[in-house]
Amino acid sequence: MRKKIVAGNWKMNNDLAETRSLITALKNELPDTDAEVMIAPAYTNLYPAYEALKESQIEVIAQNMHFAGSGAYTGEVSASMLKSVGVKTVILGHSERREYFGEDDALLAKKADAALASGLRIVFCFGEELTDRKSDNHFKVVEEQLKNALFHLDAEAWKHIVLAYEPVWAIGTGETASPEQAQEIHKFIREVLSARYDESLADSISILYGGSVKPNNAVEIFSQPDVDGGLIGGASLKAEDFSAIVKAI
Ligand SMILES: O=C(CO)COP(=O)(O)O
Repeated sequence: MRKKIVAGNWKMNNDLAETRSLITALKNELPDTDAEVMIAPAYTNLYPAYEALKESQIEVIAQNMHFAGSGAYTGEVSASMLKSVGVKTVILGHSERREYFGEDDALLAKKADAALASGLRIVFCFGEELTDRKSDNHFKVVEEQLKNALFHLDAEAWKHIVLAYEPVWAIGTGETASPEQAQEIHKFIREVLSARYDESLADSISILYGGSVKPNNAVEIFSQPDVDGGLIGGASLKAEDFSAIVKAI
């Protein structure tokens, strides 16, 4: 059975006080669930979040990391630093990192190697832009993103990877991929994984959908057979909405 996961990517939102108050609200409002629930606060709030949630069902994860172990990389944070504040999982490849910080597949392959070598689990994001979707090139684009960043890994490494399909045109736009569009790509991803590895590996990987998931569309999206949960942006910043989305799984 694949793990069901709902993860909140807080992006560059919430200072320390806001982080604390959102965590308090989440502790009160989150329903009991068998799914894994994660939140990804900003670097500066990882440790207080970890301290506040270490006895809870919510895992605190990071939004990004550098590939190097240490050194002259001003402004960056390493895998071992994340681990030292209780982080066990890191998001890599988010489209905002790709778009605004020039992260490409080759860099993401290095980050994936570094995360896995440090024993971190990865939530790996990928997804096509609107032009790819319009020109019907989206299957090719997502396949290439996965191939270039992750297909050098052996099957063992995939035990520590969660995939998150996030079509760029659906992020923060209010425009959601239809449940059928999400299902179509998720199924395709399993076929690609099966061709590169095997069917049992393809079946074992949790594939999350991200892009304008809200309380009013989560049930429909999560009910698709190859959608194993969600990576939630805007709606993860409100305890009530995030809790409703967790309930939907
Ligand atoms: O980028 C996302 C999660 O990583 C999705 O963001 P929204 O839910 O705000 O569209």
